[in-house]
Amino acid sequence: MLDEYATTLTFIALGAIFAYSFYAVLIAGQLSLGQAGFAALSAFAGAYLAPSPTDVGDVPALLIAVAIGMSVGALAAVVLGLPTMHLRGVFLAIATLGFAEAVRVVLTNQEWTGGAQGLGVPRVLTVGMAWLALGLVAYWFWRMGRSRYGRALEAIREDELAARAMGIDVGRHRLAAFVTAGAVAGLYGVLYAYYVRLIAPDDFDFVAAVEGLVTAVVGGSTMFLGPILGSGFQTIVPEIQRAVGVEAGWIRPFLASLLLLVVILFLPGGLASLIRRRTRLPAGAADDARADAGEGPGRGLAGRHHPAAGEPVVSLSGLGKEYGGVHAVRGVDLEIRAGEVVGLIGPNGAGKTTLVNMISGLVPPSSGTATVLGSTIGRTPVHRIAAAGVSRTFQHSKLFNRLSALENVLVGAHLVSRPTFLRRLLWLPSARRDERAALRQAVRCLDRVGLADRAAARAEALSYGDQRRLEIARALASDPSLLILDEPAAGMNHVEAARLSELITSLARDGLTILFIEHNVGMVLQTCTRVVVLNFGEVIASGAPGEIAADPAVIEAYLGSDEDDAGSAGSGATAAGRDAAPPDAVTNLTPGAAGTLDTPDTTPRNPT
Ligand SMILES: Nc1ncnc2c1ncn2[C@@H]1O[C@H](COP(=O)(O)OP(=O)(O)OP(=O)(O)O)[C@@H](O)[C@H]1O
Repeated sequence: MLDEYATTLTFIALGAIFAYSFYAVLIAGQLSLGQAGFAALSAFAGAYLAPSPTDVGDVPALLIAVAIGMSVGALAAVVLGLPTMHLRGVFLAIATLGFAEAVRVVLTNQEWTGGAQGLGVPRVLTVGMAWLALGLVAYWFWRMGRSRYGRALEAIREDELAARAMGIDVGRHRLAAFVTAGAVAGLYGVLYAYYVRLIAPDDFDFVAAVEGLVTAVVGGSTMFLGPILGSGFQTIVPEIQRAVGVEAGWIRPFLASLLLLVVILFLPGGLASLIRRRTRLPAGAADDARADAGEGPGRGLAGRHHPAAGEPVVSLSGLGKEYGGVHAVRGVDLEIRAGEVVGLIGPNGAGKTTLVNMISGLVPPSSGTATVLGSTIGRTPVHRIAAAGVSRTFQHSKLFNRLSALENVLVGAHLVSRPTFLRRLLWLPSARRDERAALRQAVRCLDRVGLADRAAARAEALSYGDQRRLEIARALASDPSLLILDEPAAGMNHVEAARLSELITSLARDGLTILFIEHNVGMVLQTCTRVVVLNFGEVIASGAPGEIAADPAVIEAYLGSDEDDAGSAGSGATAAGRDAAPPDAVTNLTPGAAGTLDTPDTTPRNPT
């Protein structure tokens, strides 16, 4: 009886360790089935290469096999990961499954593996050892969860593009997650081999891979306890059925599968979603942040170099972007200097978003040259441009929806906070200090946009206006030199838009250079030091707000001319954009006409 429990418990631990190898990549939004291949390679390599327990003793033999197996698993993940990490979703799953199947076929046809008959391995693993190994793996993922690295992986899962724009090197992070998966799958392979006595390549086939994945999904991939819950569920349900006498043929697998379906349907976040994530703000964090407000870039944060007022931040020369036959942007020459607040306006489809996407590195230009904070656009990856000091919000909110507002802003602070994961594993006080610094920075940014009291709320639960403000807080957290806002006031009422205008003005007073697209022209004219008007992808006017409001070309772009009404379609970008010019954009051409703007904020200088 005790033996039976020990077997069940050992299989729960082994199943959970295997599920952790799937969890390792699911937290970064990757779907891989290659773990079965990593486990197979590691199990056979470990069992074949490690010395016999009769020569060196049980534990040393197992430890040596584990070291070999984890190294083999990690190495195989590097070899497979390098060419496949650019694949997404089901394509990655198929490629990695192909690898696992290839490994199985090769191992089946080798003499040293015993072929289909399998390889005999002495049983060394005990239930205690299995749970100790599981404890260590769970500890790794627990400590990773709230580290800078763990948050970056979650951000990649939630929105890869936004994560890049926050300065996260997505390729490197995804590969690191994949290598972790390889090492953990390797650990599983070796422990399994030293428990079941006889391993065959078929133990690591497609079914095994799918079972591992299902266990991880059932457990949930948003909380580190997920794989343990998943494995417990998967192992115990059949045991309970057996105990209550549900044994007959198809009934047992049918009921087990039904239960699985119920969990997946009603708990899409897995069993772990039943456990509430702690998202409260640590006591005193808000006060700490306010107390720190005037202290420069913040203790424990990487200092940033900002260009001096008047230095060039953005230099565009003949910049153009063509989509098929559509000239979204053409021949734009523009220079933005440090300290300026530049408003980019123009009718729908004028090319504003395309232009700022090029400036922030998301879209490569088709022609012309551009330098932003010393980086050459088109040749520099998005995360490097972010690292140079460019931060942005998006036209359509790109928040990390399942993370709290605070966690969103902590991801925003990725570039200025220090890596903490390895130090967290060792509980070093310096990791705690750096975490507190990042936390203070995040709280300060939330406070700046008036969201400090919503820190614990999930991003997706916030109102539309709050989501837009949260995006600004997230963008501010990296202490940028250039802040790009794409229609930040969209969906805001006049009072909210007025507050936003105050915020932008106060950020500019702190020395931040701001480029923002906005359809509320009244707000733009009130807030900006310079306004640039785009129409059909070209700059038709650039100057002080007063000049722009009176510029006949600008008025015509918004109102259209008589000839246009007669049917001239224009050239370049869509002519429909002209028709779609929002009526309020026209009426707002006089500053202040839309939404009375309150007196600008006069709060003291704040580094965020
Ligand atoms: N990925 C794309 N593929 C094809 N055409 C595109 C793409 N992105 C933009 N365009 C086209 O380029 C033109 C400029 O679009 P863009 O979104 O930059 O304009 P916009 O001024 O930001 O408009 P809005 O104010 O409506 O956001 C439009 O004609 C648009 O249809």
